[in-house]
Amino acid sequence: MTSQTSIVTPANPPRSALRATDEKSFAFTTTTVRWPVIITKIIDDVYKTRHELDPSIEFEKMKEGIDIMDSIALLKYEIQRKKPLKPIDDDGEPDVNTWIEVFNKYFKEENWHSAPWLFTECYLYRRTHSIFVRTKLWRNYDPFFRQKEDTFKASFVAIIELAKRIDGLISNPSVQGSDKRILFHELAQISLWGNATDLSLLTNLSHDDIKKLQGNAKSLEESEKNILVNDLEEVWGKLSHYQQKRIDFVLDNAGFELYGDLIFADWLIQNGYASEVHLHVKAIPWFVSDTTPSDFNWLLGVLKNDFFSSASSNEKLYLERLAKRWQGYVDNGKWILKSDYFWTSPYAYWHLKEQAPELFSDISKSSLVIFKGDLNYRKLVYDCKWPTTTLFKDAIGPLATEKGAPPILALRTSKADVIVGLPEGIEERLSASEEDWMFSGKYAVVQFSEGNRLN
Ligand SMILES: O=P(O)(O)OC[C@H]1O[C@](O)(CO)[C@@H](O)[C@@H]1O
Ligand SMILES: [Mg+2]
Ligand SMILES: [Mn+2]
Repeated sequence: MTSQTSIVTPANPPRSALRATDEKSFAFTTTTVRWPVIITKIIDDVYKTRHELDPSIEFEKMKEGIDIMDSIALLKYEIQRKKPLKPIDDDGEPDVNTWIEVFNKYFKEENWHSAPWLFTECYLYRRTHSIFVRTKLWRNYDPFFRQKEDTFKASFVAIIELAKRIDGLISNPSVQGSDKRILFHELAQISLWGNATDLSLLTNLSHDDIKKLQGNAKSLEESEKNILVNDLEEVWGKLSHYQQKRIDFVLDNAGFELYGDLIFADWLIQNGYASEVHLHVKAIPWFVSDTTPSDFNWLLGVLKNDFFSSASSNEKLYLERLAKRWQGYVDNGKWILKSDYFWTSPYAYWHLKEQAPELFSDISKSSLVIFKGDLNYRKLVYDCKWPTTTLFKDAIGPLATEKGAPPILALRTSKADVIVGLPEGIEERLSASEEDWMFSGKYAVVQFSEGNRLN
C-alpha cells in the first residue's frame, strides 16, 4: 500500500490500484470476459464493413481490412495470454509521445493483469486506435459507430418522450420558482441515468428504464432511492448565484446518454442558468460508446432528418423544433464543442493541471464542470482502493484543492469497484445482499466539490 505523501504517478496511485491480478475484482472480469467480447465485436464490425465494399474499386481498402482484423485478433491473443505490454507504435498521432513516455517510465515490465486496470483499459483503446490510424483508408473509421447507431435507434420511444417534455417546459414559461427546483432535479437525473445505456456493459434500455426516464414524479422518486449520495440540492442552491454562467460537461457516451445531456444543457440555457455550455468530447473512439466530435454532429444531423422512420408527423415536429434550437446554439456559440487529448490520455485527473495546463485554465473559468459516467469518475478518484467513506474531496485530490480548481459535479452510475463519499454503514448493508452492487450500474452517486476558485 502506498502512502498519500509519496509522489503520485500512474504506477503509484494514492491507494493501491485496482488490478486484474485480484481475481475477485471487476477488473479481472473485465479483462478476462468483457474485453474479449468487445474485441470480437470490433472484428465483426470490420468484417461487415469490408463485406459491403466493391472489390473492383475498393481493393486496397479490402486488403487493409484483412490486416486490421489480423492485428485486432493478435491484440486479443496478447490479452488472453497475459502477454507483456508493449509500447504504442509511433503512429504520428498528436498524443503518441505521451503514451510512449508513460509506457517507458512506468509500465515496461508489466503485463495485461499486473498493471493498474485504469492504465490497461485506456491502453487497450489506444492500441486499437493505433491499428486503424496506421492504415491509409481506415484512418477515420470508428469500429464502434455501428453499435452506437443501433442503440440510438432502439431508444426511439424515450427520445420522443424527452423531446415532448422539453418542448413543454420551454413553451410554458409560467413555471414557478419552486417548480424550477424540481425540474432541475429531474433533468439532472435524466442526464445521470442516461449513462445506464453504456454499450461496453452490453446493456440496452428495457421498457422499464424507458418509463423511468419519462420523468413522472413517482418514477423519479423510485430511481432517486438508488442514488447513494446526492449533492444535487447543494448545487441547486448555488446555481442561481453563479456569476459567469458558463457550465461545462465532460461528456461520456454518445447516442441516448448524449441526447439526455443535451436536453439538460438546453434547459440550463433556456432558463438562464448558463449562457454558454462547453461540451468536452473524446478525440478518438473510446470505451466503445464514448462521444467523439463526429458522434455529436451525427446526432444533430439525424434529429433533423428522417432517421426515425416510424415517427408520426407530430413526433417529427418535436424533433425538428429541438434540432433547430440545438443547431442554433452551436451556430451562435452557446454550445461549444471541445476535444482535448488529455481526456483519452493514460493519466488520471489528479494530473490535469500538471499534464494539460491549458485545459485546466480553460475549465477554471467555468462555474460548474459536470463529469458524466463511470470512467470519468474512475479517473477523478484515481481508480484505487479507497475506503468507501473517504470524502469525495479527498479522493479527487488536487482537482479539489489546487488554485483555480472549478466546482465539480460527478453524475455517475456505478460500474466499477471503486466508490467514495458514502455514509457509514452503506457498504456493509449493500454488500450483505448484493455482491455486485458497486459495478452493476443499478446504483449511482451525485457528488459535488466546490473547488478552489481564484476569486
Ligand atoms: O461509459 P462509462 O459510464 O464511462 O462506463 C464505461 C465502462 O467501462 C468501464 O469503466 C470499464 O470497463 C466500466 O467500469 C464501465 O462499464
Ligand atoms: Mg462505455
Ligand atoms: Mn463511456
